[in-house]
Amino acid sequence: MADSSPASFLTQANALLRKNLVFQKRNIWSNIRLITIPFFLCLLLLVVQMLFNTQFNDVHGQCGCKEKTCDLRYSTSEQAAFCAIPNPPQWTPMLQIPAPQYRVATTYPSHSSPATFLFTGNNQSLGKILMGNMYSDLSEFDGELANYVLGSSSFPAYTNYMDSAFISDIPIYNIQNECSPNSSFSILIHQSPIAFPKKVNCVQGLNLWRNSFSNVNNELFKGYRKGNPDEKINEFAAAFDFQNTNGNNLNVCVWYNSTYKNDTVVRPMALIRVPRLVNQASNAYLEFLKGSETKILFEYVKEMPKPETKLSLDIASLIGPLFFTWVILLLFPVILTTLVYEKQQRLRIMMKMQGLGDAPHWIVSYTYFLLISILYMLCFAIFGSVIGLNFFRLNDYSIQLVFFLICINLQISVAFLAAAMFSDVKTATVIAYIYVFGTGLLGIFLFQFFLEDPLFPRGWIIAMELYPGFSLYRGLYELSQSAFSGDYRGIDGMRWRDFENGMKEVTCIMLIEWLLLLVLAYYIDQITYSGKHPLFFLLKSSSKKKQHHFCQSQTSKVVIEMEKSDVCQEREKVEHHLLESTGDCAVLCNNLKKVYSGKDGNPQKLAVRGLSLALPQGECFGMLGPNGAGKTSFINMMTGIIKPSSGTAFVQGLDILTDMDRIYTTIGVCPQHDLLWEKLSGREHLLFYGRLKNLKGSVLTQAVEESLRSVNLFHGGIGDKQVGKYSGGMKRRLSVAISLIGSPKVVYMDEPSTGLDPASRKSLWDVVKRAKRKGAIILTTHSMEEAEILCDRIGIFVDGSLQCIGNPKELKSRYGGSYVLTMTTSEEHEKEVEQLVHNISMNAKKIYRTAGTQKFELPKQEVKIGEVFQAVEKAKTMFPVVAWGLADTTLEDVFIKVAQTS
Ligand SMILES: Nc1ncnc2c1ncn2[C@@H]1O[C@H](COP(=O)(O)OP(=O)(O)OP(=O)(O)O)[C@@H](O)[C@H]1O
Repeated sequence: MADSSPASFLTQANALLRKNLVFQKRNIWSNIRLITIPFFLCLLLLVVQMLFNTQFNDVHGQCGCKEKTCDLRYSTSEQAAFCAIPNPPQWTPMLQIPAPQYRVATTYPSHSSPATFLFTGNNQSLGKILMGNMYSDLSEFDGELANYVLGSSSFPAYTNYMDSAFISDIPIYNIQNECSPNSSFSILIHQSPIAFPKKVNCVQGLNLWRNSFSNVNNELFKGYRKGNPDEKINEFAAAFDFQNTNGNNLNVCVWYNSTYKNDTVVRPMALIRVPRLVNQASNAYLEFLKGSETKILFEYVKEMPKPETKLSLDIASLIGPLFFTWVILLLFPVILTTLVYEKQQRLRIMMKMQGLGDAPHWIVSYTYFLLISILYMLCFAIFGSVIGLNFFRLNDYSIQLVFFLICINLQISVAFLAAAMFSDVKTATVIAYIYVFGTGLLGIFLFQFFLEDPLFPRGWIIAMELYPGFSLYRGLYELSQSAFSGDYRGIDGMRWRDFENGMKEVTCIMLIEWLLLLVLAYYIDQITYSGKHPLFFLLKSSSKKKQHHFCQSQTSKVVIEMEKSDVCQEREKVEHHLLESTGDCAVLCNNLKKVYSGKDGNPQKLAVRGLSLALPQGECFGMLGPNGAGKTSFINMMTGIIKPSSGTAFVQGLDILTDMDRIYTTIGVCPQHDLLWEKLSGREHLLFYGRLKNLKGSVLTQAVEESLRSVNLFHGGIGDKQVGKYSGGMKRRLSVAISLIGSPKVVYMDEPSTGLDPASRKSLWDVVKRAKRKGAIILTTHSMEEAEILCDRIGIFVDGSLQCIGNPKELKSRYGGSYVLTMTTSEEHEKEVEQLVHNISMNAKKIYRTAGTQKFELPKQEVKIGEVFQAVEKAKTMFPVVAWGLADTTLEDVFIKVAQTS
């Protein structure tokens, strides 16, 4: 026996999940294609990387080096960017002394060559020891000039220069006290000696950016200190920062030393940005150094290949953000189109009509998409790691996990929200792919160019990140940059301690957006799809109270205009039920109206004009009516697809205005158009809807088998074929079976036999007859035969209102007070036939004539059947009669009459 209680949340969730999994299984090839996209893109990245490596990074002259060994020392400035250093040591030496031919001072023979010190800010002890050693043994430097570097948190380096004469005066505390320990590696290059001020200050917060090298040169050589014309620039220096830089750019701090009123001061002059494609010998450096008096620095820089750098460029991390954005966003169209498909095909409403609640639908759909996304991302990350992409290998896996989880959750929320705005799969697909590819490409333009520009307002960047696609891009960009610089410096990529600034900001934005958008999507779904009041969360439902109130306010206002007595009686019956609140009716409609608003200049359409109907349990009510009479509008109101304009109805005592969710657990619906999944079989449909109706185990299996048998879908394994392969009639039969599974209390069938062959129609009728015993049925049909066989009562509906109601016999006797005589002769005898009929009945009426066949209506009170037979026998002796017949009124005659006279 079926459990008559509504299915619990878990049962519904289980049903939906199983249906989704079967659906997914059917889509296995699409899924495999989907999963291959990240594989394909990862492979593409790998190929690009390998091509780059073989074409540019490898040794043996491929980079254009003149010697057999590819090395910076043998390359021209143009080739330098692609030349590798064989076997570079892991760490930069603290002290580098250029070979004599490269020393900066060679152009200034009067000065000895400089030395360069590189200090790490986090551990300065070694630097201090070295400096201490140096100062104590200056002879080692042979009186040469020395440079040293002090770190600062906001500037790459605090650089100064001193003459040997001042060395002993260097205050070590400048390193310790005045500068943040977070300094970076720096290299100092300078041209000429300057006097060293005893105390120098860090210059945090000073905006030193210059956007082009020509600005720097102009300022350097064409008079920088306009405000102080007396100030004379003696020399300048540049410090390169390798650590406190973002992305692909390298900060270069330019310093100058000037004399003003006999005071020599050292000041930072400009902070410029150069692309950091390879290392300190990159073209951009050279550009910076060329074309001016800085030429000498070029020589020096050439001597400064940083041994810590591997020259192999991690191209994959550089173009990764674009590829990875595409890979992740590709799930978006998949989720969106699945949701919109269910909406477009009205499968969602079908599931709802069969009892699937909003909560299980949301939770299961969300979890389902989440699981698919997690699986997809896992494949992506595992494959990326296996083929050795630094993006995955170098960044902390737990950071990736958290970031990707937030990304996919946000993506699912966005898809749910977007699904509320689309009702057509094609449009949704096009827009979704524009979003995917457009976001990736726009991301490059916006972030790659603006993110690194300190002049670009931070607020704009945050505003851009509010767009979910860009926040994803930014996060991937940060991870790629970490992987890139990790690879570049031979260290790890992003670790939790580096999880700050951009990455932290973007993760927080995505997290907050995910939660907000999820709530928003649910809210919009509730008011648009479930038709709830915009303030539904504040309103309490009290259907019982409403019902009572409704009776009092509405029944007294009912105006019955020119209604037929049977229709009036039905209305009174409804009022009686409402006043008594007996609750023994399966369906009770009270003055139900539907007005469609006029569109495109058309007037509004009154589709249902105040229908009152009381349907007892176990009755099959047939609703007949010409096309456009309003039958489907009525069923749609009863099944919650559209809202009534006024009036209401009660199903099993529950109000369709407020309790539709509970009503759904008691009804079955066979809609006018089949709402089925093409990929699922008939059996799978029935299993799904059977579970929603709380059928389980062997009862479910048995019910499904019986259903398939009853609608002739069992034999030949038809029930196990995908619905996409069914004929129109098979689909129709399946829709009927779905509406009846689980023995619902009230079943709506909108033209169930449309498109069925006679045999199928007969077996369908048997099914409906059996179902009648278990609950009430409302059926619309254009087949009078069907109505007569199945329906206990019939209502003829014309232009939105009920014209008559009663059982078929009553209607026929009420509206069919005549016999129909049909006679076929040759055309020349038509007049004689007419005369014959007039002799039988003076008031006979010709209702039809064609090619010798004529039909007459004979009033029953004027005609005796025996007389008709005698008259025909007599006529046969006078002229040939091909065929003749006398029939009582059919329901069809009644229908035509009612429809014509209304
Ligand atoms: N969404 C709508 N907007 C405007 N008018 C509509 C809408 N739906 C139906 N109508 C109009 O309302 C009237 C009733 O339509 P309905 O589909 O309910 O009739 P029906 O009796 O079911 O017809 P059929 O037997 O052809 O299915 C028709 O004139 C139809 O054009």
